[in-house]
Amino acid sequence: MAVGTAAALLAALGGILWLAARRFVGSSVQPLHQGGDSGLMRGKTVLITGANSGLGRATAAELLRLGARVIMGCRDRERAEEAAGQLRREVWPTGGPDSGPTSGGAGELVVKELDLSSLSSVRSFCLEMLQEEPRLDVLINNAGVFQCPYMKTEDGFEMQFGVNHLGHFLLTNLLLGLLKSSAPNRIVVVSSKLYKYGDINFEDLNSEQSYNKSFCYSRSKLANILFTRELARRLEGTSVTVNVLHPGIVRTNLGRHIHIPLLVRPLFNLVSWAFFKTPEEGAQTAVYLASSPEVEGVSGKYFGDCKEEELLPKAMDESVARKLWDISEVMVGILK
Ligand SMILES: NC(=O)C1=CN([C@@H]2O[C@H](COP(=O)(O)OP(=O)(O)OC[C@H]3O[C@@H](n4cnc5c(N)ncnc54)[C@H](OP(=O)(O)O)[C@@H]3O)[C@@H](O)[C@H]2O)C=CC1
Ligand SMILES: CC1=C(/C=C/C(C)=C/C=C/C(C)=C/C=O)C(C)(C)CCC1
Repeated sequence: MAVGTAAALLAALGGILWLAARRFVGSSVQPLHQGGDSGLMRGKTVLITGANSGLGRATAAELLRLGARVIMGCRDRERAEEAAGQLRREVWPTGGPDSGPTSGGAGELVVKELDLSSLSSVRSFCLEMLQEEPRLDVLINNAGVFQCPYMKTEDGFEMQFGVNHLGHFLLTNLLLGLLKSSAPNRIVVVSSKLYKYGDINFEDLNSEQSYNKSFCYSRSKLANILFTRELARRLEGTSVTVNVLHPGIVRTNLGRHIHIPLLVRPLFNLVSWAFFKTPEEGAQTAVYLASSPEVEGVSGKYFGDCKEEELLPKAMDESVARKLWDISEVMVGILK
């Protein structure tokens, strides 16, 4: 009995050490600013949706360190101001943008309200952008909802499709003029490998006939990829590029709608701490696509860990991409 208990304890200890070792082996993707690139984004304005949390927040931090002026497009001003305060303290520990050793003497952080579940909020946000911002160099469509219970947006769309795809569809279209006027510039779309389990079922885009939260998330992420490819096609011949990425599995607040029993939570936290990427690791591909000279002129591609990856045929289907674009135009009310 005593031998059995000792063996179990040893196994548990071994397991914890192994998990800790995995965590500290480190990411294969190095933060870009560590390579002496601290002014790479100086003079550039970047808009990041959902920048108050997780990947968006980590992307904002890294781009600020590279010298960018970052606009956080967030639905909750209080949460966004709190995150902005933390970011400023993190990136400029000694005070303002011009005094921190990591700042490169540039960078600025601005908060603007943007609720992607409301077309009128997207429209007001874009109007404010057009009135106040003389340029926009990079747009990062990052905000997302994951496997929420069945809910509808203000305009009656299924929430995951509405926020992850349609809200960003309208946002991008309304900002295209500003983007083009300050070209060359880039659009970066955050999708997920889970796109593989989705399909664009045109006959029930609002999931009124049936709702499966996993399928709807995957469908919205497949829509992100089809949108990127169709937009890249439409932008051929301009100096605006658009690429899409999957960040890997990252420890963020995205899983807020997943119910994990209280008793299992500590174990889940340990496993996610050991196996999931940190937001900083997960943000590297977005930062790379937003800033690296290596991807200048590259458009319509899918990336993971800062490398191009192959897509399943369903994510490259041009006729589905065109049909989705046309229907999305009608849904958000921008049909010319
Ligand atoms: N974490 C992961 O493992 C993976 C994440 N992704 C993708 O990464 C992106 C970022 O997610 P992640 O950082 O993980 O998750 P978080 O939940 O930490 O961040 C999501 C952000 O989106 C914002 N958001 C949600 N709904 C809206 C809305 N209606 N209007 C405006 N903003 C909104 C949230 O705002 P608020 O804080 O106010 O709720 C938050 O800022 C998502 O697109 C997600 O699909 C893809 C693959 C894996
Ligand atoms: C880390 C973590 C959680 C889970 C998050 C998960 C499982 C997110 C998965 C997201 C994926 C895989 C998205 C793909 O697009 C919980 C449940 C909030 C509990 C606390 C810690």
